[in-house]
Amino acid sequence: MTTAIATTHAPSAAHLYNQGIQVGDLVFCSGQLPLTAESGVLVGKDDPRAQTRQVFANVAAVLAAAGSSLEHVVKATIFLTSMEDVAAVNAVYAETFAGIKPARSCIAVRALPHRDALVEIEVVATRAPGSE
Ligand SMILES: C=C(N)C(=O)O
Repeated sequence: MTTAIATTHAPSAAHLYNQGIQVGDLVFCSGQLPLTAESGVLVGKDDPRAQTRQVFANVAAVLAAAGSSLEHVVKATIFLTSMEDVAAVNAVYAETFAGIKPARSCIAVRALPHRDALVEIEVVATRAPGSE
């Protein structure tokens, strides 16, 4: 069964897509930008570390709404507008995934769907054991 995941603790998907999709014990989290959940305002202009922290807060909120968490991420895809930011993003990434590191891809793109966003991250996770 496919279930749409929706939470007010992550930025709105603007009716274009779902914040996440759950299929069985897998959760597919849409790419998250460094925007606040409440007002969709960008956090950390020109600061890739601050942006990455906000992105992971949003990813964590979507996963939580699906009965999962960052500990259950099995694949992450990182989109950067500049590979010059990769070290800063990696620093936050390494703090976030302190245990077994998920499989990962990291890609430089020309632009992201917010003018000042430097990073977007999407993940696939398993659901926490015992989640309903
Ligand atoms: C931010 C997105 N995930 C999008 O525009 O698809």
